[in-house]
Amino acid sequence: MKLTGVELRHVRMPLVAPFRTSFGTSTSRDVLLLRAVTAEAEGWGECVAMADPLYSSEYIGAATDVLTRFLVPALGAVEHLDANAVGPALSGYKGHRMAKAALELAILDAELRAAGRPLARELGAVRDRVPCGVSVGIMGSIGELLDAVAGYVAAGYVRIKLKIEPGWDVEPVRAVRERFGDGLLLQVDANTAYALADARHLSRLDPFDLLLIEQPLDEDDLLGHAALARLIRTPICLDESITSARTAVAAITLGACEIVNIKAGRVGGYLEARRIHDACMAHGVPVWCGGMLETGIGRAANVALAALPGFTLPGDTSASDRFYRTDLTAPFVLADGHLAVPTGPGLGVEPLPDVSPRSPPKLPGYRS
Ligand SMILES: CSCC[C@@H](NC(=O)CCC(=O)O)C(=O)O
Ligand SMILES: [Mg+2]
Repeated sequence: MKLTGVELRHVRMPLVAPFRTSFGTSTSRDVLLLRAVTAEAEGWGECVAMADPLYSSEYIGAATDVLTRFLVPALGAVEHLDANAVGPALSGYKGHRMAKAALELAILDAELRAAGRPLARELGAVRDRVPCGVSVGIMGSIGELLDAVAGYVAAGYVRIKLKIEPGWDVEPVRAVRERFGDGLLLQVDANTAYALADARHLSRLDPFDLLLIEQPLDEDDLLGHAALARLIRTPICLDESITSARTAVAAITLGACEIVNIKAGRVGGYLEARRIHDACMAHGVPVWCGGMLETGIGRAANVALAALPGFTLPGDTSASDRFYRTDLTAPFVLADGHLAVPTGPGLGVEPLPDVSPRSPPKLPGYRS
C-alpha cells in the first residue's frame, strides 16, 4: 500500500456523567481520530491521548503536532506500506506512543479492510465475545458510589473497578464489598496516587479480596512496586508503567507486578500490545484490556484484543453508554455481561455518516 492522505479529526464527546480519578475530573472527552487514505482502502485510528498530559505525558495537541510534522510524512515516504512497516518507519522518532498507535491502527485497518480480514482474527482472537468490567470514578459520597455500582451490576458488568486516592480507598472498598458480597469481582486503580510509605495503609485493603490494585505508585517506580508487593497481599497490576514488551518483562522479572493492564494506545499500537500479551503468557502473567474512554473506533479494536487467549481477566471494555449518550459508531451494547467481537473486515465498525468526512483530505499531505 501507499499512504496518499491522512485526515486528523478532533472531536469533543460529552460524558454522560463526570468521571473523577486521582488526577482530576472529566466532563467530556476530547478525541483525536485519524483517517488514513490509500488506493486500496481507507482505515481509521483513534489516539487515546487526553486533552491534557495528566494520565501520561502525551496530550492531543502534541499528538496532532507530532503526527502532522513527523509521523505522517515519514509514512508517506514508505513505498510498500503495511502495518508491520509502521513501527520501523517511525522508530527514529522517540516516544509519542499514543500518536504512533493511532497511525498504526489506521494503516492496519486499511490493510485488513482491503484484504477482507477481521482485526480479531489477525491478532489471534480465540473468543467471539468478551466479558466486560467497568471503571467507576471517585464519587462525592459512599451512597452515590453504591448507587452507581448497583446500576453497573444490574447492567450485567462482571467486574467492578473503583478509582481510589488517599482519603477515598478503604471505606469505599469496604462499603462495596459489604453491600454486594464476596462474589463480586472487585479491583481498584490508584493512577500513581500513593507512595511506598503508604504501604501499611494500602495493606488495609488486603481483607477485601481484591483481584488487584492497579498502579499504586509512580509510572517509573518499578523497584517501589516490587517493594510494595512484599508488604501487601493484594496483587499489584501495572498500567502506566508498562510501555512496551520490554518494560513488561522487566516489571515481571523485578517482581513489580503479577498482572498487566494492556492498553494498545499506551504501548504504541496493537502489534506491540500482542507482543506484551505473548510475553506475559510466557511468564504466566494474566493480562486484561484497559480502557481510555475510547469511542467505538478504539473500542472495536480493544474488544478484538481482549479476545486473545491470555486476556483471562475482564477488561475495562464497557459498553458505549458507559461514557457516551451517542457513540461515533453504532453503539457497543452489553449482552449478558459481554461485548461481541466485531466480525467485519478490519475494525469491523465504521464512523457514523455525520462523523466520517464528506470529502477526501487534500493529498498528499494531511489535514488537521
Ligand atoms: C482517560 S484516563 C482513564 C485511565 C483509566 N481508565 C479507566 O479507568 C477505564 C476507562 C474506560 O473504561 O475506558 C486507567 O488508568 O485505567
Ligand atoms: Mg489504570
